[in-house]
Amino acid sequence: MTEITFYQCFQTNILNGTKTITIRDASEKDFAIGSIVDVFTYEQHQWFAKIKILAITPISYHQLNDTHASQENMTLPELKQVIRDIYPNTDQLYVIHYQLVNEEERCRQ
Ligand SMILES: CC(=O)Nc1ccn([C@H]2C[C@H](O)[C@@H](CO)O2)c(=O)n1
Repeated sequence: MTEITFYQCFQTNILNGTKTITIRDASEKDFAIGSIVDVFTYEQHQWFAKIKILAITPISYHQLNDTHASQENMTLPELKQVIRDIYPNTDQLYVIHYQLVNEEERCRQ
């Protein structure tokens, strides 16, 4: 997997570094650790960043906590609502930890 999409409303937080995880279902759990992935908006498929995949850890919906919320730059109730809106029937989820790749780091690849 070499690309990932995010809803446009999260673009600013990804680019300013306040959102450092994303929580996805099994269909998006197979990124290689250490790989650099192109990031597009979900709505327009517009490229806006590269991220490096740092870790992917399984988690159930009920294990989501304040640390995850803070890493998403949300409150826990907001995060749980977002997850339920996107994945209404899924309990098994995956936390994808990533870091934004800057120009310099890209040139070293
Ligand atoms: C297609 C699809 O599912 N796209 C997604 C899924 C999740 N996100 C965001 C929403 C939250 O901030 C976290 C947790 O899932 O990731 C997204 O932007 N796009």
